[in-house]
Amino acid sequence: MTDFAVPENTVVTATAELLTRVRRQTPLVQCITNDVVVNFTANVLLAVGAAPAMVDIPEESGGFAQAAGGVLINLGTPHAERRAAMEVAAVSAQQAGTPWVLDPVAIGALPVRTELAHRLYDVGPTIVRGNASEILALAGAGAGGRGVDATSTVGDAVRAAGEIAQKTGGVVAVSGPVDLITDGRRSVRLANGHVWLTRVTGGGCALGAVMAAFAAVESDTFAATTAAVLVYTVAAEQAAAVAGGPGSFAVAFLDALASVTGDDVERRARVS
Ligand SMILES: Nc1ncnc2c1ncn2[C@@H]1O[C@H](COP(=O)(O)OP(=O)(O)O)[C@@H](O)[C@H]1O
Ligand SMILES: Cc1ncsc1CCOP(=O)(O)O
Repeated sequence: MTDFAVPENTVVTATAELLTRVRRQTPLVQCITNDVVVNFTANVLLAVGAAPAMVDIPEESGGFAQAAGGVLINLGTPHAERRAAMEVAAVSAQQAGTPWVLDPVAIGALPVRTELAHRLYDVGPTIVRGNASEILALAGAGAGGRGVDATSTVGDAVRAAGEIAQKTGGVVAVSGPVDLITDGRRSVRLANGHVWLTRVTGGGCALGAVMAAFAAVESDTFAATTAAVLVYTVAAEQAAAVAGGPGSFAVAFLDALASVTGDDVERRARVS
């Protein structure tokens, strides 16, 4: 379980530095993700300053995971070939020391992806990202949500998140109106974001890719994950301020990811 909350100024200062690093280093992020969000995810990575590569066939995914800066494995539409690619990439990333993110989309009620998620969990993801229902299901404490949507709250998943972090030795990020990030020892709650992130498909999935980008440039995974969420959710607020609804929000969000600064994060961060 979590021990102590990290002070706000520590989190915000680290975020500005890591955002600069992502833009300078343009980390290569391998994405094995779902059919629904693949294009949006690539655009989000490009906008924030990273380099996406959707390398998702088993013959290529292992070798690429060794060379990439970070890897995203997202279980949204886990067709057979992609499932094989995920298993190869996870093991290869683990062996090479490449940080990798597991997003166990819609696990719980759906048997194939639930079993796959548990096998990947056993490999030891650097970051697990999901909504509260997915985190509860991965910890064996819940039956999943309503398809890709959560039916539990972030508060319900605090204990499960801590347990997963203890087991993997990595970080768990539970998304919702307030995001919770924990490594089982440190924890932080971030209250930035906008509800339109839930009205554009990929709002959660693309965040997993951004976490992989930040983890590629920072070995303190807790700091990297926190920075990714802050940059993403502050950009969402800036986008919402100029958009008229989910459609124009999606476009404005890409613009905001490209222009958001460390000062913007400092001004707007709501950390507890
Ligand atoms: N009601 C909300 N208000 C503001 N931001 C939200 C809200 N719900 C989710 N978000 C933001 O959207 C991101 C994606 O969350 P969510 O849609 O819950 O993920 P998922 O797609 O995995 O279900 C979160 O990280 C959070 O910052
Ligand atoms: C709709 C849908 N169905 C399977 S994966 C997927 C995308 C979900 O993306 P997000 O939860 O990030 O909006």
